[in-house]
Amino acid sequence: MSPKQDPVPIIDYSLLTSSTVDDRLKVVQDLGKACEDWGCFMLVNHGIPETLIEEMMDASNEFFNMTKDEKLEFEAHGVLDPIRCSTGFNPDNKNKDLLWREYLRLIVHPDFHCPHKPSGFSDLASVYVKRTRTVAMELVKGVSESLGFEASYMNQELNLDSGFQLLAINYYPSRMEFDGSRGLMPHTDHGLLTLLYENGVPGLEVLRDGKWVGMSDVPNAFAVLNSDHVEIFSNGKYKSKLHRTVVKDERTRITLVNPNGPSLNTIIGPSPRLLNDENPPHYLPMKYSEYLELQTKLIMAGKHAFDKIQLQN
Ligand SMILES: O=C(O)CCC(=O)C(=O)O
Ligand SMILES: [Fe+2]
Repeated sequence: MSPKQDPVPIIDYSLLTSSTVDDRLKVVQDLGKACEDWGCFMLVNHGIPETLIEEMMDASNEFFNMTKDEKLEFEAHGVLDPIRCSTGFNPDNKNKDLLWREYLRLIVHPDFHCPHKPSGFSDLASVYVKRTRTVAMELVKGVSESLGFEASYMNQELNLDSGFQLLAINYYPSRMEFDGSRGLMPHTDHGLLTLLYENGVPGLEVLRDGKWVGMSDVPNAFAVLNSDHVEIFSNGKYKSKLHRTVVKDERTRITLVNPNGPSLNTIIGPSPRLLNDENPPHYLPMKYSEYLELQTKLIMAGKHAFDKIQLQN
């Protein structure tokens, strides 16, 4: 019999925000352990109303069910376009015959962008992303403390007040609508932490000890993943989490995904406060906007941006 897989860590957000000093200390320790050991966790008691999330799922479904012509207005161009609607893994659809999904990617912070249809979508999305941003910023404070810094250190160093936040909505059509493979190739995300909420149709998997493990077992929870810049800033202590999506369920899968990064102008490298003779820098510093461009180019070539910035020492 193969040994049983240990469960994905669960972090209780309510302890991070409203608890005694001891509870906070414990949850910060748990958060650090989850980021170091797993690189991901499920976030429960996040305080974002289920009704708001359901409304977002319904509005997203409505968006993707508009006609092709209606969606054409929001078609993707460059990586920094504020509104990008496309299909497949790459903006240019190179992999569309490998794995299928449609997606809408919106820059929602520091400025908010959203399609003007369907009606009400933009207002709803603006409320939703404010709530997820608050949660993400609290988590970053916890991560900062777990690395031995003050809660506000990462916020200050990385200019998170004007941080770059995206809302990516992924739509994997039902088996009735689409007959091929639905999913997303293995990848890591840019930014510090990605928050992901799914509509009850499973599919997200993370690589753990060489095996793909499902992230869909905890109801009403966000999946939270370490992203590339938490790995860079922590000098490799909190590794960016490799993940993929495989949709086997017949139903339509919709996910609301928020990558949360530093401001576009921030040059981000390993925190100087973590470096010493025993811990030399493992990554080259790079401006966040340049990293985004580089990552897009390298993905097309089947490579990872770390191939260019990781130092062999
Ligand atoms: O939709 C999913 O299951 C995963 C989405 C994802 O990894 C992404 O948008 O970066
Ligand atoms: Fe991702």
